[in-house]
Amino acid sequence: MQTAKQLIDGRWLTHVSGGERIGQAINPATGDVAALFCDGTAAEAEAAVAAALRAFDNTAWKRSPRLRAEVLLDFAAKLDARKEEIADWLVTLNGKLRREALGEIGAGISELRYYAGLARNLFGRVLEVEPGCYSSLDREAAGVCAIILPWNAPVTLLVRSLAPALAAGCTVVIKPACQTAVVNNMVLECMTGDTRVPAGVINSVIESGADVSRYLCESPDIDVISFTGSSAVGKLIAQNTAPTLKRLSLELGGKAPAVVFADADMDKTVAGLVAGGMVMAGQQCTAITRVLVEDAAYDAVAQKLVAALKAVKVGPGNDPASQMGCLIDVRNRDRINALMDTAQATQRVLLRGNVPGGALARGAFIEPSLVEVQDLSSDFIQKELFGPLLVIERFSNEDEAVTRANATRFGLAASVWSSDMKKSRRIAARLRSGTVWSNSHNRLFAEAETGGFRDSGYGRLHGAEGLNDFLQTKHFYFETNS
Ligand SMILES: NC(=O)c1ccc[n+]([C@@H]2O[C@H](COP(=O)([O-])OP(=O)(O)OC[C@H]3O[C@@H](n4cnc5c(N)ncnc54)[C@H](O)[C@@H]3O)[C@@H](O)[C@H]2O)c1
Ligand SMILES: O=S(=O)(O)c1ccc(CO)cc1
Repeated sequence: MQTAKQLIDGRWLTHVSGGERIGQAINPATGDVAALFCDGTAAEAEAAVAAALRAFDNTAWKRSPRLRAEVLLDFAAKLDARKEEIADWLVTLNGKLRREALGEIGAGISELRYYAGLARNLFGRVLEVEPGCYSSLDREAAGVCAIILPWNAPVTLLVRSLAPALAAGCTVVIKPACQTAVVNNMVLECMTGDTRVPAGVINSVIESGADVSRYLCESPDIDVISFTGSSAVGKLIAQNTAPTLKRLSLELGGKAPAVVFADADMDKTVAGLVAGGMVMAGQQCTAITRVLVEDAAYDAVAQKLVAALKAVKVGPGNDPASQMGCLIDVRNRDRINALMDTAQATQRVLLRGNVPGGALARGAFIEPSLVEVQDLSSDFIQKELFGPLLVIERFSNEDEAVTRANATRFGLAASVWSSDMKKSRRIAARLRSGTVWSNSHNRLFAEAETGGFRDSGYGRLHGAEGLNDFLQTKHFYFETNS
């Protein structure tokens, strides 16, 4: 059986000290053990950080932007060549649809190519402050970077932090989610064979607990943490890194509202709401979770949305007929099912999604749900639920739409649905959200920065600004007349 190992100082290892510890990765669609992973400890984290620091201090990696660009381009080509095989594993370990798996790998390839270009554009500035006196503002790699990742999109989320970190000249220690560690390692293999890359530039340590992550937060040798995950863990990281004052990029939870005006194209809008809400079975940080509808269109949208959600074919990610895959595990399926029990007792449920019977009952499958909620303090509105469950809310004017949309602590993504572009632009400017789409949802590009407001985090990934967290500006002063 495939076993995901630790990558430390250029070698794939089971452990560095003590006995070997092995964990199991489950196929969420069947409940079967699909792969194994080496379960790391602080000892592996310590060895990985030491290797990354040596590579940063003692090799020419940080001063070789052209080499880094070449390496990133070859990395993209190898990932492209292995995309079908990696997509198979992604479906097996995560449960998402094959087209979603291929979509996120494609996004990763695009990201690698984009940052390969930017690696050759890390220009500083020089100012002649007084005659013969110069201030040179140099952009340098920030140092050793830890990348801590969730399981929901293990290719794209890895690459969108790794590509800018490497482009900037950092060395890295990755802490992937153990559920999808095999996929993480297959992506890293696309670069580890490159003999031009010094040992220790990329390290990766898998764990089922949190000792490795805590070590990375506390280590004085880690300069930057690029974290993607829940707001709760993001806040813990902010606390645990305070004594060593690390640079933090926190890409956290979301609760994306879709604001639907009565003048929107209803059929296109409902199709967009279903696609944007049920993507990855609702386990995407930017997925639509709240549908806010203007009074005049509320009943029609609710009715069409119920019909469209009911029609979603839930099934295995590797079946081309499936339109939505399963959740990451049965525990999360049961959590969503229990939330729907609560909804039935406390709210107006427009569509109750059930756990399907038959062959799917063994897996983490659950059908889509739609719940009507008006009380802004309800947990259905305030909490990130991360499953195929949409809330529908009513508003009567633009001010109310904005107040409602901004009424949670999250601020990652939103969309506005209207045929009036001026109105959409006006509303977008008032939304406390890192991304706002018009008449679409979830359009993400390597070129365009994304990130959060408020509890959805800080820092930006993608785009030119995506480099900022991995670079330091150094002021070098010199005189030419002395
Ligand atoms: N903003 C984004 O771009 C984005 C993208 C994808 C997922 N997410 C969020 O991720 C969450 C789902 O993923 P999850 O359940 O794996 O998230 P999580 O926060 O539970 O775990 C994320 C990572 O943090 C690690 N971790 C656990 N305890 C830690 C600690 N004390 N210190 C440091 N790291 C620790 C985990 O092992 C894992 O690797 C959702 O909240 C989702 O919105 C955000
Ligand atoms: O699969 S992707 O659309 O690239 C993608 C982007 C962001 C996230 C964050 O949850 C997941 C998937």
